[in-house]
Formats: sequence, structure tokens, C-alpha cells
Amino acid sequence: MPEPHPTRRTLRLGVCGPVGTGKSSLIALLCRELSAELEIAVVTNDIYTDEDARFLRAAGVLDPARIEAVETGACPHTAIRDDITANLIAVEDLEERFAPLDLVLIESGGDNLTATFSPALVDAQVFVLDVAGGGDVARKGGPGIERADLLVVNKTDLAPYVSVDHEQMVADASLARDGRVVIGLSRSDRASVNRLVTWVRGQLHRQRTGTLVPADPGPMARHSHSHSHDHGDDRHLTEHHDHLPLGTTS
Ligand SMILES: Nc1nc2c(ncn2[C@@H]2O[C@H](COP(=O)(O)OP(=O)(O)OP(=O)(O)O)[C@@H](O)[C@H]2O)c(=O)[nH]1
Repeated sequence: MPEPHPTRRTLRLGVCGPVGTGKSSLIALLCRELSAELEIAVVTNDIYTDEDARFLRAAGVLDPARIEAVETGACPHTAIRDDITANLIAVEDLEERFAPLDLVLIESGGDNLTATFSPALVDAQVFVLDVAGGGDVARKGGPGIERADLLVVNKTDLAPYVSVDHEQMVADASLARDGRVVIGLSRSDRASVNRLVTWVRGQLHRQRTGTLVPADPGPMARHSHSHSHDHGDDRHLTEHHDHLPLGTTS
């Protein structure tokens, strides 16, 4: 009878955030930095294509067979939070084919500020913003910004070109996060890359020692809608949860 693989649970790490903030680049960076010491695989999510998977395969940072693409066909958050089946199958397939894996990185399709991973899919999650999205984004809140395990304020090297004070942005984010970790990151700033890599190693250590408990950043924040009714100008304010992005009204 073949010997079973030793049971070393893979760390499943989610990376999400708005379109173009640098999620694929951050994953490529982590593969480059850690693939000599860790067995890594990647799952990407795109709405209509396998663009992110192709970008990562072309980056040459990992054996292309270790990169699987999920085509969500719908809003990216549905596949990482509402119905995670396709992602779980992709992760489990990689874990079986390349056992024992240390780390599976799961990239969400670019979404809005409300998207977060289900804790049933990932052990820990990173939310990525970038300075080019504006210095005020970190103050806008939402579950990812406020409660993801790590918030990255990316592309700090671009800050002078878009008139953003990235240190202030990191300070605003830290305030919104009640002490949870924030890293100002640029792929060209070695010290910031080291901080990111150290954080990932820390998660791996916590997972292996059984102290990493997947935390749900939660659904989008409570918000209110005013509804006008037919009876005169009587207006009712209803507070509830739904799937609209923050700041939109129905
Ligand atoms: N200057 C600078 N540019 C960066 C950095 N990281 C990523 N970029 C650039 O930002 C752009 C978007 O990066 P991606 O990694 O494709 O972003 P993404 O979040 O995966 O994009 P989507 O999957 O489309 O949501 C690319 O042109 C990257 O080269 C950085 O640290 N500094």
C-alpha cells in the first residue's frame, strides 16, 4: 500500500481588492521571493478570461502547471464568497497534484471595496489598495480595508506622481483597522517587500502551530435606503444588508 503524504495542511492565502491595484504583481512577487523555500501554487479568478493566470505563467515565477484559472462568469465576489465551489475544487486539485504544498495563493478578480473571501475558502486574506486610487480610499472603509488580515497600500513609488501622501494613507488605514497590520508596498522598495514576505512567513508559522484561526472580515457594512411610498410623501428609512457596493443606492 502506498505511504500517505504526511498531513501538512497548506496555507490558503486570499488576495483581493479593486481592479488594477497590483494583485497579480504581488502574487508574482511572493512566488519569486518564496518559491525556493516553499512549495507554492496559485488559483486566479477572472470574469471572462484566464488573463491573470496567463500573466503569471508568462512571469516565469512558477511551474505553469501550478497555476489554475477559475472563470467566474459573474461578479468576482460571488466566486470567493457566495459560492466558492469552483475555487475549492481548483485549490484541492492543486493540493492533490502537488502534495505536499505549503502555500496556495488565491487571487480574486478585481472588484469593488466590498469584496472579501469566505473563511471557508482561505485561512487568511490580503486586501490590496494602491496610491493611484487616491489618498482618501483608505478612509472609505468596508470589510476588506477594515478587517482583512493584512491591508497593502501598493505602488508607493507612484505616490509623488499622483500627489498622494502614502505615509498618511497608511496612517489613515491603520486608524480604520484598529491595530491590524498595514504595509505600504512597492516592488522597487526592498524593505517593504521584506515586510510583506515576513508577514506571510508569520501566517505560515501560525497555521503550522495551530494558532491561525480564519477570520471573516464580514459582509458589507449596514446601510440605509429611503423608500418613497404611494401614500402621500410618507418616506420610510429601511436598514438592511444587500449586495450593493458601498455608497450606492437602490
Ligand atoms: N509603479 C508600480 N507599479 C506597479 C506595482 N505593482 C504593480 N504595478 C503595476 O500596476 C498595474 C496593475 O498590476 P496588476 O498586478 O495587473 O493588478 P491586478 O490588481 O492584478 O489587476 P486586475 O487583475 O486587472 O484587477 C501593472 O501595470 C503593474 O505593472 C508597484 O509596486 N509599482
